[in-house]
Amino acid sequence: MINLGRRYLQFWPVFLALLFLVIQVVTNLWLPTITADIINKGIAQHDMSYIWNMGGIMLIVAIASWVSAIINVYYASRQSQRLGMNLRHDLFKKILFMDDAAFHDFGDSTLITRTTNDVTQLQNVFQTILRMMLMAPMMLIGSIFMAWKLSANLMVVFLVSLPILTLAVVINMGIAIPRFRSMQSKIDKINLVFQQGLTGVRVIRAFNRDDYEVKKFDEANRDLTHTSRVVLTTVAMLMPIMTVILSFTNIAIVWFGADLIGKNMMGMGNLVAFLTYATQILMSFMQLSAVAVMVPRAQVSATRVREVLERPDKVLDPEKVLDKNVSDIKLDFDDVSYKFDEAERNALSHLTAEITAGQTLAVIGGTGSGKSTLINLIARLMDVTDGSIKLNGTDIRQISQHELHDKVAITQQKAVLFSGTVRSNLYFGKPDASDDEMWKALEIAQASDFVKEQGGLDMPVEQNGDNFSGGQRQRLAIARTLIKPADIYLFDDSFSALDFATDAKLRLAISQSEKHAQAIKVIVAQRIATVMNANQILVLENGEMAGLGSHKELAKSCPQYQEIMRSQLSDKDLSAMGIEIKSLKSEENKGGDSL
Ligand SMILES: Nc1ncnc2c1ncn2[C@@H]1O[C@H](COP(=O)(O)OP(=O)(O)OP(=O)(O)O)[C@@H](O)[C@H]1O
Repeated sequence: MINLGRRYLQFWPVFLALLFLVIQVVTNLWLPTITADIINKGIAQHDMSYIWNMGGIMLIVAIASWVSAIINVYYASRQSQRLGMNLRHDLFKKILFMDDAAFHDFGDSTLITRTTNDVTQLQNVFQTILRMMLMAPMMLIGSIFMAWKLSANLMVVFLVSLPILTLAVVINMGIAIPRFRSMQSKIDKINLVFQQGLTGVRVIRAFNRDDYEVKKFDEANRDLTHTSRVVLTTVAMLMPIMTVILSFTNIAIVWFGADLIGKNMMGMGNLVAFLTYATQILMSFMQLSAVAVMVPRAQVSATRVREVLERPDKVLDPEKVLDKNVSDIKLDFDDVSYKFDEAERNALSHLTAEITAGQTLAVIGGTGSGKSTLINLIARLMDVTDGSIKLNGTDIRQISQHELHDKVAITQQKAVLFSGTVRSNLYFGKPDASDDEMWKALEIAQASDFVKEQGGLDMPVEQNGDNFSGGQRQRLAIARTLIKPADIYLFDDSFSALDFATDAKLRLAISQSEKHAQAIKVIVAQRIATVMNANQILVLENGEMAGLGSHKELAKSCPQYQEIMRSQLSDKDLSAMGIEIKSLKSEENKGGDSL
C-alpha cells in the first residue's frame, strides 16, 4: 500500500495536508487549556477583561482550527480522488494491453472488481490516512500530555479504561480482519455469476435454467451478505462499547475530580479541560482502531491491484525497432509452436509456411486444432513459445506492437461491435474514413444493403451490436476490418455466420478489391467452400500441420482434408474432382444413417 502511495500521491499537496493537520491538532489541544484559564481566572475571580481577552484568543484559535481542517480535508480529498482516478486509468490501460494468457488467468469479473471496488477501498483509506490516521496518534499523545499536565492524579482513571478499551478493540479486530479478506473474493464471485448470467441470459432462458442460475446467484449473494453482516456488525459494536467506556471514564473523572477540587488540589476549570482531554484521548484511540481495521482491508485491495499492475507483460516491444522501410509484404512461419502456460501439450506445433503479397492462406481444421491460436500469434495478442513469425523478413517481436497493429487488421471469431453508430464503428478501422470509403467497405462485406435499409451510416449500434442479427454483426465487423489500410487481413472464422451465397460473394468481392489486392489474407474457416480457392490451405489437427498446399494437392494427398471434404461435399462433387473418396464415403454410409 505504501508502494502505491509513493507512486500515486504528490509531494506538495500531501505535505500541505499534513502541515494543516498538525496546525489543527495543536489548536485543538490548546482550546481546552484556554477554557480552563477562563474558568479558573476569569469566572472564578469575576475578571471580565480577562474573559474578553481570552475569549478573543479562543475565537482566533477556533477559527485557525476550523480553517486548517478545511484545508486538510481539501488536500486529503483531492489526493485520494486523484489516486483513485490514476489507479483506474493505469489498470484500464494495463488490462487493454494485457496478453491473452494473462487475461484468461485473471478472468473479467475479478478485473472489474479490482478496477472499481478495490480502488475505492484504497481511495477511502488514503483519504483516512491523510486525515485520521495521522491526527489520531498526534491527538492521543498530545491529549495525554496535556491531561497529565493538568492533573497527574486523575490520570489513574485511564489505567483502568484504556486496557478495557484495548481489549475491546483487539477482540473486535480479531473477528473483523480475516473476514475483510474474504469479502473481496466474495465480491469477485458475485460479479462472476452476475456477468455470466447477463451474457448467457438467452441460453439460460432457453434451457429453463433460470431457477438454477437464480439459486447460484442467491448463494453467492447470501454468502457475501453473511460475511458483510458479521464484519460490519462487529465494527459497529465498537462504537457503543466506546461510548459506555467513555461515559464511565467521565463519571470517574468527575467523581475523583470533585474530591480533588474539595481538597483545593485542582481548579474547576482544570476539571472541565481534563474532561475534554479525556474525550479526545478516547476518541483518538477509537479513530486509531478504526484505521487499524481499515488498513488491513485496504492492504488486501492494494495487493489485488498490484497483482494486475505488476503482472509482467509477455508481449513486449523490442528495445530497438528494426526494418522500417520494407515495401514487400511477406509472412513467414518458421517452426512456430505455442503452448499455453497451464496446458499439457502445444496448442500449435512446428508450423512452417510462407505467404507472399496478395496471397490468401486458408486455415481449416477441427475444433481446438489451433486455428485461433495461429491468428492471435500473427496479431501478437500472444507471442510464440518456439520458432518465429516473420513479417517481411523481420521477426514480429522486433517490430513495435503499435507498428505491427497498424499493419494488421483482424476480425475475431466472435464479432465485437461497440455501442454508437455504424459510422463510429467503422472509424475504429480508419479514423479519417470518408463516407465513400465506408460504403465501399460495407459493399465488399455485403453489409451495404441492410445498412442502407435501416438508416444509413448513422444508424445506431446498441451495446454488443444487439440490434443486429449474428450474420449482420459479423458483416459489420468484417467491413470495419476491410476499411483499415493494412498489409495483413486476418479473419478468424468470421464467415461462419454467413450463408453460403453471401460467403461466396464476400470472398469474391475481397479478391476483386484493388485496395486489398496486395495484402496477405489469412482466413480461418470450417467450410471447404470457403477455403478451396485460397492459394494455400493449411490443415491443422491437434495443433499439428496435417497438410499445406492448394485444394487440388490436398484433395489428392491429405487424408485429413479428404475427411473434411467427405463430410461436406456431395458424391457428385467428389467424383468430379477425380478423387477416390466416393468409395470411402459409400463404405461409411453402409454403416448406418447419415445426416
Ligand atoms: N487460454 C487458454 N488456456 C489454455 N488452453 C487454451 C486456451 N485457449 C485455447 N486453449 C487450447 O488450445 C487449443 C487450440 O485452441 P484454439 O482456440 O486455437 O482452437 P481453434 O482451432 O480455433 O478452435 P475452434 O475452431 O473451436 O475455435 C485447444 O486445445 C484449446 O483447448
